[in-house]
Parts: sequence; structure tokens; C-alpha cells
Amino acid sequence: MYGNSSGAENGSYSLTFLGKKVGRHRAVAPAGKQRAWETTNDCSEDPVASLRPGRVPAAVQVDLPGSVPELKDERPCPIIHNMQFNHYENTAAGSSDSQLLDCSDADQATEDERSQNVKIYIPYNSAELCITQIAEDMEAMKRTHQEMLQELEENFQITARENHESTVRKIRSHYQNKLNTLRRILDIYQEKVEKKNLDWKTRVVALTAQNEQLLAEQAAEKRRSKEEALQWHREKSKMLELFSNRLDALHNHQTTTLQELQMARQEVGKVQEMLMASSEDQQEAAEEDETSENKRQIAACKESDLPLEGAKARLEELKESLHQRERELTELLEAERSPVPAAPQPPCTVLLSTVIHKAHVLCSSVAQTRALLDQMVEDNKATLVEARERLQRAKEDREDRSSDKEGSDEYESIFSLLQETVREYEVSQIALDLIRTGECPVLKDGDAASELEDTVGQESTRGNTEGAKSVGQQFLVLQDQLKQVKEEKKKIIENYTSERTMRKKYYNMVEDMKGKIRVFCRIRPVSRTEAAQGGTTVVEKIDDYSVTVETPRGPREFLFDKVFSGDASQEDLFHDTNRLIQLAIDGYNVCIFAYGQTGSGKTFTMVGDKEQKNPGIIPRSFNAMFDIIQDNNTKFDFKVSAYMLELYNDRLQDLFVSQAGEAHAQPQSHGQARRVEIKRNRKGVVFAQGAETKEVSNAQELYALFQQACANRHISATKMNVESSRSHLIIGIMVESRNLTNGSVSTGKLSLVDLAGSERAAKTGAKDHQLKEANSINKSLSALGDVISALSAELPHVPYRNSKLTQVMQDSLGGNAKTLMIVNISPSECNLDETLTSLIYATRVKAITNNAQRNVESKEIALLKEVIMKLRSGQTVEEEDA
Ligand SMILES: Nc1ncnc2c1ncn2[C@@H]1O[C@H](COP(=O)(O)OP(=O)(O)OP(=O)(O)O)[C@@H](O)[C@H]1O
Repeated sequence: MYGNSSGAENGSYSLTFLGKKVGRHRAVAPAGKQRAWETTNDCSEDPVASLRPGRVPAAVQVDLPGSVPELKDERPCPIIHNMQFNHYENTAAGSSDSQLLDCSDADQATEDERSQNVKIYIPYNSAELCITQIAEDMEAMKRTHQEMLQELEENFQITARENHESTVRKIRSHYQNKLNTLRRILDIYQEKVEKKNLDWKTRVVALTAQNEQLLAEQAAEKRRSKEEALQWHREKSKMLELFSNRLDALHNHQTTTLQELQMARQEVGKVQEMLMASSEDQQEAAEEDETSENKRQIAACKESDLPLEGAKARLEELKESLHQRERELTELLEAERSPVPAAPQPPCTVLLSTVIHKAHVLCSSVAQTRALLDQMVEDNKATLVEARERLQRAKEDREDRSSDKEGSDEYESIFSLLQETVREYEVSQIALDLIRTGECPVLKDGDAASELEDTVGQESTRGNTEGAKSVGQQFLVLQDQLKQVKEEKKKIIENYTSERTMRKKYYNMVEDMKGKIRVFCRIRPVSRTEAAQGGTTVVEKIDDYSVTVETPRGPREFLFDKVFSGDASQEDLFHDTNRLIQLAIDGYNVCIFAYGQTGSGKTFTMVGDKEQKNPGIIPRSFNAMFDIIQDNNTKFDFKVSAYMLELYNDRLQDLFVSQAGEAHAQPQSHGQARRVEIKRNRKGVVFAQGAETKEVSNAQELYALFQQACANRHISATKMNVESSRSHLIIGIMVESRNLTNGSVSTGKLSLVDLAGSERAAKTGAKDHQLKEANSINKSLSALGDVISALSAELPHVPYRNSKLTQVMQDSLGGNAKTLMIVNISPSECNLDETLTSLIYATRVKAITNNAQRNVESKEIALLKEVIMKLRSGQTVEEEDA
């Protein structure tokens, strides 16, 4: 193509264009094959364009080294005016045709020299042909280049795509790994949760069974105690009846005995008179002869026998009555000794045994008295025998010494003294026998009889008096015993009352455990207005758990968890409420609300008096809550926040925002007032959406917020209350506590509600806007009443949605909360109807069962929730976080 090209050799050429080296070229073997250009990329201009036909150079100079090698252009060339082919001899024979030689300056010099030696002039046509060929080759090269470029581009794109895909794959696999890890973690926790659930279920089943068993036991226990109480009551009444009958009988007997003794004394007096008359007759007859004397004596004796017969009969009667008494006493003793029939031991058996013991004491003292009397009779008998012997000896001595005139006087006095003593003992004997058996003394001979009868006249009176004295003493003793028995009876009644109170208390505790709403009843003191109207009270607290109301149909009793009378202090009330504050901190939803007619003391109970000398439940709860927090802040991390609302004219208002400010702000916000709505979370806990919730760190801050809220509340004077609340006050205090030991988080809520009171326009004198307020209050309270009725009757539908008030109270009535209702009532007759209505509603509320559950999450769940929150908000989550 470029001239003689036979026997082509491999070699390198530099292509010079217009004296300028434009590239290196490589000669390609073998000869005869089509030549091709290979170029290096150090040419900036498009050589093909410059070789287009019409732009052919005038002359082409080609330097050929002996034989012209086939040339392969390595690069396109600029416009050729003067083209030279410089041949470089191969330095080594057979060296590779791909070998390239560098164009150093030294080579350039040698090349120039050689080109001068080997110069070939190609005819124009050949050159044109050659150039055309070159142009074609270059065109082909351009295509190749373009193809290469395209290929490169494609390669680049493929590589880029591959790179991109691999990056995406890597990222995906990274996140997939993360996801898998999270899934595994979730699986693990799910497994754990399932396990726990299973455990809990088992425990719940076990506890339910246990609970059922306990309930059954409790029911049985209740039945048994009821039966025992009934039996005890029966036995007690029987015993009391028996004792009172016996005491009455004893009393009657003592009285009869006394009367009989009195009569016997009179009889003996008569006998004495008769004896005196007969002795006078004897003295008169002594002057007559012995025969007539004897006759008269016999006649007198016969006469005197008549009244003695009467005395004997009386003594017989006395004897009989004493026998009777003895028999009764023996019966009593027998009854005591007889074994007590085996009976179930009622709780008050101790008292019964005390009564029995007392009866034992009483009978044993009677027996002791009897024994003492017997002893005295015996002693007296012995002494009487001794005295008679001495008298006998003295009589014999007197007869022996009848001649001795000096000693006779002395003996006479001793003799008469002895006689006196014997007589005394004999009289005592008669008296003692009379008391013991009622027997009459036996008169053996006339002298003794006359003497004795003479003495008996005086001594029997003395004996009777002593007997009467002892009977009187016994009577006093019996009176004492009766008093004791009465005291015992009083004690029994007291014990029964306290036992009844305890029973009510335990019943209330069980009801509380079942989840029933607790209801306290507070009776307010009589107000000045009521006192001015007469102040007749119809309400009375019976015990800590019951209250009665005097109605036209008779008294009506109501039972509550606690009843507070008018003199109960705010401390007393809060003392029984305090427990609920702890529950709120433990993670329960707690609600305390006051209910009652207007002026019944709801605000006094919840808020306290105006000067806060007697703060109510709300301010006390603030202090109690932060006291508990203070005590536990080493174990828990607490967060407390609160919202305060009022429901005024069926519209919820945020009390942290002053109404004046709101009204002022409205026009600027184009009439869009702050809207507070009641919502419920997944667990059914009510919260106020749209109301400002403020975080607080101590009781003072919370109280300051409360004061601010109270200042914004609607209050005005009515005929029934100078500071009547015209709205329902709702305070929500949320307590979040994180256990620093195990990381669990509990969230409790304390709702404190001071309801507005139901009112009658006629009584309150409400007009215009107050009437509108009253209507709204009554409407909401009536809706509350409907909810209470539906819940207590366990109806399937509870109309919570009928009023905003019932929506606010939804979780507290029949929901997930521990609820305490304080029903405030007036004690006065003028409010009887309202009081009865309030008490009936409160009784219904007591029947409502809530299902309070602790809102607590384990550390794991709290963490997972955090992870989910982060993922939702687009934040990255490290595996360690999970
Ligand atoms: N237990 C109490 N001891 C002394 N005063 C009381 C007691 N309860 C209520 N009061 C007094 O009775 C009046 C009315 O009480 P309060 O304002 O609390 O009634 P209320 O039920 O809240 O009425 P309203 O529903 O109209 O707001 C007040 O002056 C209050 O101080």
C-alpha cells in the first residue's frame, strides 16, 4: 500500500506530520496481510476529518527503510501536508511485532539521519490511494474506538449497576440482619411473654380456684356464724330468761319469807302476851291451896295451848316455805352441776360462761350461808348442852349448901347467871332452828316451859330480827347479783354490737377485694339556715357503717363502707382515704368523687374551707402523694403531671387557661376556642385531649396550679349556698414511676372530682343564667344516675355517651379504676327527699364492680416500646438498644 511492501518485517515507525511527531506506529507482520493502524492516544485533533477527500495534501513523503513494513496506525493523524514514515530497524531479529520503541531524543536524531538516506517519492495517485486507505482505516479505527467506547461505557454502566446493586444488597443484608436480630429478640420476648402469660394464666386459674374455695369457705363460715349467732342469741335469751326468772323467784321468796317472819313475830308476840297472862294467873293462884293450884295450872296450860297451836301452825308454814326455798336452791345447784349440752361454740360463749360462773358463785354463796347456819346451830347446841350441865351442877351444889346461909347469896347470883346464859342459848337455838328449818322448841316441864316461854317472848323477837336481818342481807346480795347480771347483759349487747360492726367491716373489705366501689357517707352539721328553720334532724349515724333516716314511713337504714357524722374532722375522713393515694402511685387509676345535693358539703369535703384552715381531700392528697414520693425516691424515679378541668354548661374547659384570657384570645384565633375532648386509651383510661398538662415536682407547685384553677372556676351564690359550685371540677394527676432496680415502669392516675350539686330551682331561687347552669348540672347528674342504675342492674348497655360528665367518669364507674364515692348529706328534715335520693344512689353505686388493673410494664416492654417509637420516627436503632 505504501510502496514496496514485500517481505515485510516487524518494526516501529513514528509518524511525522508537518515536521511534528504525532504518534508512534507499529509495523505488524506478516507481510501480505492487510495493514492496520494502531495508535496511541496522544493526538488531540480528529485525524479522520482531516483526511476526508478534497482535503488531500499536495505531496506525501514517505521514508522507507529498505523494505516498507506493513503499517498499523496506532492513532488518527491531523491533516497531512508532509508525511514521513521513519523506520527503525529492529534491534533484535524475530522480536515480537507488538514490541514498541520509545521515542527518545537520541532516537529522533538517528531517525532524521536515516530518513535522509531512505527517501521514496510516491506518485500522487498512489498517495491518494494510500491516504484514502488510511482514511478508511482510520474510519474503521474510529468505529472500533466508538465500539470500544460504547463497550467501555456499557462495562462502566454494568459495573456501576453491579456496584450499586452490591451496595444495595449489602445495605439490605445489613438491615435484614438487623431486622432478623430484632425479630429474634421479638420472638424471644414473645416466647417469654407467652411463657409468662401461661404462668399468669395458671396462677390466675389457681388463684381463681383458691378464691372460689375461699369464697365458699367464707360463705360457709358466714352461714355457720349466722347460725351460731342465732343459736347464741336463742341461748342467751333463754339463759337470761332463766336467770331473771330464778332471780325473780328468789326475790319473791325472800319477800315472802320476810313477810312470813313478820307474821311469825306477830304470832310469837301474841303467844308471849298469853304466856304473861297465864303467869299472872299462876301468881294469884299461888296463894290458894296446892290442889286448886294444880287444877288452875292445868287449865291455864290448856288455855295457853290454844295460841301455841296457832304459832306451831305458823312455824309449820314457815318451815314449809323454807323447805320450798331450799328445794329451789337445790334445783339451781343441780342445774349448775348438770353437764352443759354440747353445743357449737358461738363467739360469745365466753360471756355465757361468765354468766354461768356468776350463777355458780351466787349459789355457792347461798350454800356457804346454809353451811354456816348449820354450823352455828351445832355450835349453839353444844354450848347449850354445856351450859345446861353447868346449870345442873350449880343446882345440885345449891341444894347441898342450902344450910350455908353465907354462901347461899353468892351461889344464888351464879345460879341465876347460869340460868340466864342457858336461856340465852336456848333462845338462840330456837331462832337458829327457826331460820333453818322452822321447827318449834319442845317444852318439857312446866317451869322450864314458863321460863322459856317468858324468855322466848323476848328472845324470839331478837332471833326473828336477826333472821330478818340475814334475809335482808341476802336480798341486798341478790340485788347486787341482779345488777351484775344486768351489767353482763349490757356487756353481751355491747359485744354483740361490736361483733356486728366487725362483721360489717369484714364484709366491706371482701366487697372491696371484689372490686366494688367504696362509698363513704358524710353527714354535714346542721347549718345556720337549717337551725333557723327549726333544725329538726332526721339522719342519725348508728355505727361506723350504718346510718338511719327517719322517713314518714318509719326509719330506713343504709349501709356504707364508712359513715362520718357531723363532728368528724377532715383528718378523720382523709385517714380512710389515704390508702388510695398509695395505690395511684403504685400504678392504679384511682378516682375520688363527692356526690350530693347542693350545699351538702361536697366542696368542703374535697377542697376544704375558704381559708384552708380545714383543707379537704384535694390539698391533702397533694401532700400525701409527694410525701410518698419523697420516701421512695431512692428506689423509683417519679414524674408527676396534672390537668385541671371544669365541666360548665356541658362544655369542658381547661382551668389552666383563664376564661377571660380565652375570651380575649378568641377573636385573634378567628373564633377557634381551645377544645378539650375526653378520650380513652387502649386500657380504657380516660384522658383529656386538648387540655394543658403541666409537670410538677413538688406539692407546693401542684397546689399553686390548683389555686390558679380554682380562681378560674365558676362559683356563685344561691339561696342554698353562698358559694355554690356551678360546674363539675375534674383534676387528673398522672404519676409515672420507673423502678430503679428492675426498670419496670408504672403509670397511675389520681382523679379528684368535685361534682356540682343537684338543685331545685324553687329552693335555690335560680333565675336566668343560673337556671341554665342548674339545668345543665341536673341534666349531667341525671345522666350519671342513669349510668349508675344501668351498672348496678348489670344492664348490657351503659349510657356513658349521654353526657360529658359520664364520659369523664367512664373509667371510674364500671371501668379500670379504684373508686371512692363520698356521698354528702344534710341531716335536716327540710332536705329529707334529697337526702333519701342521694343515699339510694350511693347504695346503688356500692353494687357496681370495677376491674382495676395496675398499669405497669416490664423493663423489656418499656425498652421495646422505645425501640418502636424510634423506628417509627425514623431514627436508627442499634442492636444494643434492643
Ligand atoms: N362537715 C362540715 N363541717 C363544717 N361545715 C361544713 C361541712 N360540710 C359543709 N359545710 C359548710 O356548708 C356549706 C356548704 O358546703 P359546700 O359548699 O361544700 O357544699 P356543696 O355540696 O359543695 O354545694 P354546691 O353543690 O352548691 O357547691 C359551706 O359553708 C361549708 O363550709
